[in-house]
Amino acid sequence: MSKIVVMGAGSWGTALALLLAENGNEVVLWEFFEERAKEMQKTRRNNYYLGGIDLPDNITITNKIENILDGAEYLLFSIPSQNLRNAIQLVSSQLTEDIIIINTGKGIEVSTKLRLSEVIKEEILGKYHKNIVALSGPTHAEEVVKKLPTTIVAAGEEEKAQKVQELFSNNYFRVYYSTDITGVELGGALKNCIAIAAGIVDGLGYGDNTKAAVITRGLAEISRFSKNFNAFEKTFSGLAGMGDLIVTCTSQHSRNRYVGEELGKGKKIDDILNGMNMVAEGVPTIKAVHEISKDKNIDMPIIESLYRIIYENENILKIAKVLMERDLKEEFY
Ligand SMILES: NC(=O)C1=CN([C@@H]2O[C@H](COP(=O)(O)OP(=O)(O)OC[C@H]3O[C@@H](n4cnc5c(N)ncnc54)[C@H](OP(=O)(O)O)[C@@H]3O)[C@@H](O)[C@H]2O)C=CC1
Ligand SMILES: O=C(CO)COP(=O)(O)O
Repeated sequence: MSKIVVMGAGSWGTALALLLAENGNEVVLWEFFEERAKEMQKTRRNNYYLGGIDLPDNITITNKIENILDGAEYLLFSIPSQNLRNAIQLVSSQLTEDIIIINTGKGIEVSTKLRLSEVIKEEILGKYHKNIVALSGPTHAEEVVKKLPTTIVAAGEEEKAQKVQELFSNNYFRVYYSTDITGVELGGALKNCIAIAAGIVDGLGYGDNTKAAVITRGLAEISRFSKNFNAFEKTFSGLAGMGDLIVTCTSQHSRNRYVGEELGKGKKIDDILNGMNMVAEGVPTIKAVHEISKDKNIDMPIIESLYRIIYENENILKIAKVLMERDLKEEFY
């Protein structure tokens, strides 16, 4: 039995806390808002993000940060990418070299263009950075709490990634490991952007051919982008690449796909985001990826189109036409 501190009691943090508790661990679930933490302590449920599920006794809910890491073997972050840095700052002084840091968020920090393990590394001043593991794959919280068979990949230094693999695995949650933290993080971050494009396809009422085109050409863009950062090519045919891309582009649970669907139906991005209580990471990540692709001269027509729709308020039908009428080229270039 290990003590695990989970920071972020949104849908994913709560689902993972439940899984770790079921695996027999002592879990401390830290919630950002004091009032919401109090409500969860009282009801023993997380009604705001994952209603209807009782939290077992081996999950302690808290909003307090003092001494939170005492006796902890693992610190897990499940925080929206643009807020992750603040959350690390709250606990970084308590870290010791024997604590493994697991990040489960998916995105790129817009202000710095850093991957999330790089944000963590910066905040812990490079100390213990070999302890950082990214956990990513096709894993909607709503299905994990129902114990539907799910697979995921833990990426980091081999020994640490394997420890995380052991920690989470059970008969409905199968964890693979990888040493390609860069590829696993980029796969998770960029698929959220492509899922917005897939949602637009749904919202416009286009067909399965179009959805398949977005997924396949989206994967080509993700691989092309990631090559610039020395990610392993094979990672993108794996769980954190194609696997997560498929689930996010097709799932009824996906918040990113939903944003795209509403855009496709003609709604304004601010109205869509204001109407959601959960994070859609693809929106800020499109901005970060667009800027990086311009800096590094990486051809990313889907990302470019999404940027123009979301950040420049361009007409979706006009953009779709431009995408289809580009110069013809070889499939793999
Ligand atoms: N949901 C899913 O199925 C999956 C999600 N992920 C990833 O996990 C990450 C978290 O997503 P998810 O749980 O779904 O998000 P939710 O929108 O469900 O919850 C977000 C959580 O982050 C907290 N939060 C918001 N702002 C801050 C802040 N400034 N500091 C600390 N905490 C903050 C929220 O607290 P509060 O409610 O108090 O505002 C809430 O607990 C994302 O990167 C997502 O891509 C990965 C795999 C699956
Ligand atoms: O990452 C996820 C599934 O693997 C969750 O995707 P959404 O944030 O689009 O719901």
